[in-house]
Amino acid sequence: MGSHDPAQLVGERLVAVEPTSLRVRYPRTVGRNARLGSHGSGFPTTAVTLRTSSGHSGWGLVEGRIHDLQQWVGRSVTELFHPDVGVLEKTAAPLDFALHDLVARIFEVPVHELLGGQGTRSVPCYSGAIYFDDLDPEDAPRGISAVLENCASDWAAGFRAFKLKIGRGFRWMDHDAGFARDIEVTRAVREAYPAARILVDANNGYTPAETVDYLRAVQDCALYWIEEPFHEESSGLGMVRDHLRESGSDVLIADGEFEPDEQHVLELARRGLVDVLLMDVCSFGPTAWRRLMPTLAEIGVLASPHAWGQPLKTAYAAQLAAGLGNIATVEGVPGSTDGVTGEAFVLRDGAVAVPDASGFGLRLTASRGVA
Ligand SMILES: O=C([O-])C(=O)C[C@H](O)[C@@H](O)C(=O)[O-]
Repeated sequence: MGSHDPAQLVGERLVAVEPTSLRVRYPRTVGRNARLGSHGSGFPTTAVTLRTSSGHSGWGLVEGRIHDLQQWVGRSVTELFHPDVGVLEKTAAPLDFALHDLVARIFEVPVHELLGGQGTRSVPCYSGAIYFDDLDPEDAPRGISAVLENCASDWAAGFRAFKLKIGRGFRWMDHDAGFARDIEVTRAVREAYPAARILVDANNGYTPAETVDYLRAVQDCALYWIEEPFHEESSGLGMVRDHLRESGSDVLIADGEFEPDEQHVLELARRGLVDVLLMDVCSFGPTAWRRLMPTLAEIGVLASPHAWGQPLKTAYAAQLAAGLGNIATVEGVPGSTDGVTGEAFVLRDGAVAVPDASGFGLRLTASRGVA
């Protein structure tokens, strides 16, 4: 038995499962990446609140379509959740965050404590919002100064690390001009922010050979990691690894975000071809991260649950970092969520402080109902 006795949950039965519409807002319009067009300035999202027979409640984000929430009404919490494991039934995965929040609140502990408290409560956090804004607006592109303005705004918000999107030549620019711009942007940000941690993400828009050429061209920029250079496959990653080794570089290879095949990326990690695994904090989920993290720690591979899209996902990733440990840094999504008070997660000097409040430490203030 773990330190949180499941017997304390006996008798807790779900009496209500309520969806709530929320809205994510970014502080600016977020542009294109290698594969996708503008990411806009916000979008609607959904949370679900669970209420139990003894008057406890917990809530969490649900991504994607939610089906038949009422099927959970009447189920006992112990059938669906174990404090040492997480969600017990695959079909209850959409309730993963809400159940973790609920159970942590019943135990009156923060989620990071429920998860084992193996990390620190001050979690390095990078801005994941530096897209191809140099290319917009299409009729009068703002150029590299737009990227530098975004870095300035995120630096002012407390970030000390930036993830730059690269891969402009995959879809949006002439191949060579796009590749040259990727290098120019990387250099410009490094020059303007000598103390910043810089990560880059090609969203699978490079080939293995281009990846090596890019890394060679920015060798003096001290990158922290290169993410998703191309869809993960062993021969290409082997080529990148050989280059890094031969050049004495300590740039990390981060992968496993896009449609991950867990066994495949784990095998690549075991073979030393991936240093940081990125499965999404929501679609992979806290229960899966709890299951996988001890293996990663054992084989010496780091994690950084992908959080792009929603500021709440950054908060969730930071809770996992504080709870499970072995998380190198978390992806920061600048902005806010209407209907949620999340300011307990203060970002200062490049690190997000994980609160000690019960559950995830987030308060849902929106009235229930789906628009
Ligand atoms: O690492 C990241 O944040 C991403 O790759 C996010 C992507 O840029 C974005 O298109 C997405 O996930 O919708």
